[in-house]
Amino acid sequence: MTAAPGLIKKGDAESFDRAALEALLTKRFFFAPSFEIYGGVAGLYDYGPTGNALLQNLVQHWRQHFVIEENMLEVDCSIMTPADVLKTSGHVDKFSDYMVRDSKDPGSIFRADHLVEAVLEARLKGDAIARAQESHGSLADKIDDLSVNDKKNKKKAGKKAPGEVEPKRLDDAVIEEYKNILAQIDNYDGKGLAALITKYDIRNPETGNPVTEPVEFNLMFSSSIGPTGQLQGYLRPETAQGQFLNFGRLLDFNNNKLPFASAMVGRAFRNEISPRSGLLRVREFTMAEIEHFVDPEKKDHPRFNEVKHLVLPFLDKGTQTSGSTEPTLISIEQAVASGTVANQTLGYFIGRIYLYLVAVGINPNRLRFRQHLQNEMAHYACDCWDAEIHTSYGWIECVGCADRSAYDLTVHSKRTKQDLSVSENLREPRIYDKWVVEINKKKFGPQFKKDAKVVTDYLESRTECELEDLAAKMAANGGSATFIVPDGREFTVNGDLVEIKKVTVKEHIRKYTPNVIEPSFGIGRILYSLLEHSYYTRPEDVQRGVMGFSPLVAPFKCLVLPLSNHTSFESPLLEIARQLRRLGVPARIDDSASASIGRRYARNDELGTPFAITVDFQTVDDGTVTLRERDSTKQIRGPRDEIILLVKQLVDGVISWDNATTKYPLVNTATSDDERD
Ligand SMILES: Nc1ncnc2c1ncn2[C@@H]1O[C@H](COP(=O)(O)OP(=O)(O)OP(=O)(O)O)[C@@H](O)[C@H]1O
Repeated sequence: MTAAPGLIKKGDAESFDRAALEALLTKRFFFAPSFEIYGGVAGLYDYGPTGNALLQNLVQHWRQHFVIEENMLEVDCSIMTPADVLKTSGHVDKFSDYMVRDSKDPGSIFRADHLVEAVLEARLKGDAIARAQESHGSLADKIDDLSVNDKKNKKKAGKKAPGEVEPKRLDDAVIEEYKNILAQIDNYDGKGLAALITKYDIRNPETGNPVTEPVEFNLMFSSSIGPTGQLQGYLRPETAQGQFLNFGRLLDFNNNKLPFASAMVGRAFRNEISPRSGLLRVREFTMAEIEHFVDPEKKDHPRFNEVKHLVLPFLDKGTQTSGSTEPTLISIEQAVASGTVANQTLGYFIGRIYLYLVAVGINPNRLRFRQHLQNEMAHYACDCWDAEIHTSYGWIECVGCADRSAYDLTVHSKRTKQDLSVSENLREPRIYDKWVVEINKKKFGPQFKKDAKVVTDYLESRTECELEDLAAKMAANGGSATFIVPDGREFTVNGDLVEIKKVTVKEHIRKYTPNVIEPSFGIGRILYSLLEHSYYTRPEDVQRGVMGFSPLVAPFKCLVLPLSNHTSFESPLLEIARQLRRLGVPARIDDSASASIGRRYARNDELGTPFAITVDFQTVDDGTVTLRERDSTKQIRGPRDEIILLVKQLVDGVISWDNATTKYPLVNTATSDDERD
C-alpha cells in the first residue's frame, strides 16, 4: 500500500506519542488489565476482540511461516508440570532474577538489574539536558519536549516514574563508565549488581531511600497436583520441556530421521518481580517455541542458501563488552563464516525470524540481533542471539534463538534412565581416538568412602576436552590432580586410583544425543512492538490515530458500511458482508445510525481495518460500490461482485492497491472524512 504524501511515517520513533496510542488501545479494547473491576493484578492482561484477533493472526502467520513451511511437528503439552521435571531442567534451582527492596518501604520491590539500568539511564539523560541547557536553550527545549511522553505517562500512573530526569552534569569519565555498564547490564550476577548499587549509590528513585542487597527470586508459580498435596508442580515457565520429554515419540514419528523440529504455541507463566511496561513484561503470556533437533556434527542447514544473503544488524558480545551498542551490518553468510554466529542452523533461524517479523509489520530499521554475553547465557548454551525490537521503552528482546547443545535431552535421560539418543548405522566403521577414564573401584571405595559416588560421577561426566586437561594436569603433577566437584568440595586423585588415557575406538553404530537449536517467541512482546510500529496520525489532524496494520495481520480486513441509514442499503450491506466472510475475509459491518460516515471511517482506521466497502444510492441504482483504502484514504468504484473479489485478492496480497487503482476509476467523494468520536 502506498502512503499519502505528507503522512506521518508509521513506526517513526521521533514523532511517537505513547499516551495517545495507549488511549486508542483502551478505547478500541485491544487489551485491558485482567480483573479490572476488582482492582486488577499487575502483569495480567485480557485481550479484547481487536487485540485477540491481532494475536491470533500473528500466531496463524507463525504457523504458516514455520510449522507448515518447514514441515515441523506441532504438539500441545500440559501446562502444569511436576517439580521433578523442572528440577532436572535446572529451573527450580536457577530460573530466578535478583530483586531489591526499598530499605524503608519493603513493599517497594525492584528487579535489581532493571533498577540499575533505569537510574543510570536517567542520570545520562539528565546530563544531556543539563549540557543542552548550558549551551543551546533551544536544544534544551527540544529535549524537554521529548520527555513530555514520560511526564504524561507518569501523571497517568499517579506517581513518580523510576528514572525521572533531573538535569545534572556528569564528568566525561563517569559517562563512559555508565555507558560501559549499560552496554553489558545483562552480564552482572548478584554480587556484580550489589557492587554497582554501592558504587553508584543506586536508590529507589521514587523515595530516594537506599535499597537492600540483591537476593535471588525464583520466577515460577508453584502449585500442588492432586488432593494429597504431595506432588509438587509448577505452571510451566516455557513450552520447551514438553517437547524434550516427547523426543523419543517424535523421533519415532519422524521415522528415526534427523534433523527435525517440533513446535508448540501455548501459555507460559512467570512470576515477574516488577511487571511494568504493559504487555512487554507480564506474568502470563503466549509463547511460540521451536525445538530443532540436529546431529551435533552436522549443524549445516539444507535451506541456508535461502537466507544467507540477508544483511542484518548483528550486535556481538565482543562489541558489547567493549562498551558499544553499535551493531555491525553483515550478511548471515559472513556472520557464520567468521564464527560470529556459531553455525548454519542458528544462522538459518536468525534469517527466518527476521523474515517473519518483517512480514507481520515490524519496522526492519528498528530490529537488531544481539548476542548473549557470557554470564547472561544459560550455562549449557553454546551461542544465543536475541531478536530485539526498538520501542518507546528501548530495545526489547522479543525472540530468543539459542543453541542449547545436548543439555536438555542429556539431563532428562540421566534422570529418567530413558534412552533419548539417536543410533545411526554406519556404512563404514568409524575409527577414532577418544579420551576415557578408568576408575580402580577396589581402591576408590576405601579411599573416598561415602564420597566415592560424588567423585566417580564427577569424573565419568567429564567431556573429552576436560579429560584431556585432567590427564595433562596429572602428567605435570607427578601423577595426581585436584578438582572441585559441583557441591564445592575439593578432591585429589592419583594414578593408582584413576587412569585417564586415549584409546582407539572402532564403531559400527554411532550413538549420539542430538543438539537443540531453539527459537523462542514471545507473541505479546511482538504484538506490542507492532502496535507502536503501526501507529501514526493523519497530517491534517494529529488527533486522528491510524493503526497501519498490513492485511496479513489486521484484526478485521474489510469494513462494510452504508452511506446513511436508508432502508434500501440494508440488504446489499448484509449480502456483501456474507460474501466476504464466505471467502474467508473477516468483515465488519458498521451501520451505527448516529455516526457520520467520516466518523465511522475514522473509527475503523483506529482498528487498523485496511479496506472499506461503502453502499450508497448508486449501489441501489447500478450495483456498484466504492472501495476505500485506509492509508491513502483514496476510493475506487466498481461492480459489487468484482470489488468483493478484489478485496479478497488485496487481502491475500495477490494484487497491490496501486495496481487496483489502475483497473478501477478513482472517485471523488463528497464524504466528510475528518470527523471523529
Ligand atoms: N515476562 C514476560 N512477558 C512477556 N514476554 C516474555 C516475558 N518473559 C519472556 N518473554 C518472551 O519469551 C521469549 C523467550 O523467553 P526467554 O526465557 O528467552 O526470555 P528472558 O531472557 O527471560 O526475557 P527477559 O530477560 O526480558 O526477562 C522472550 O524473547 C520474550 O519475547
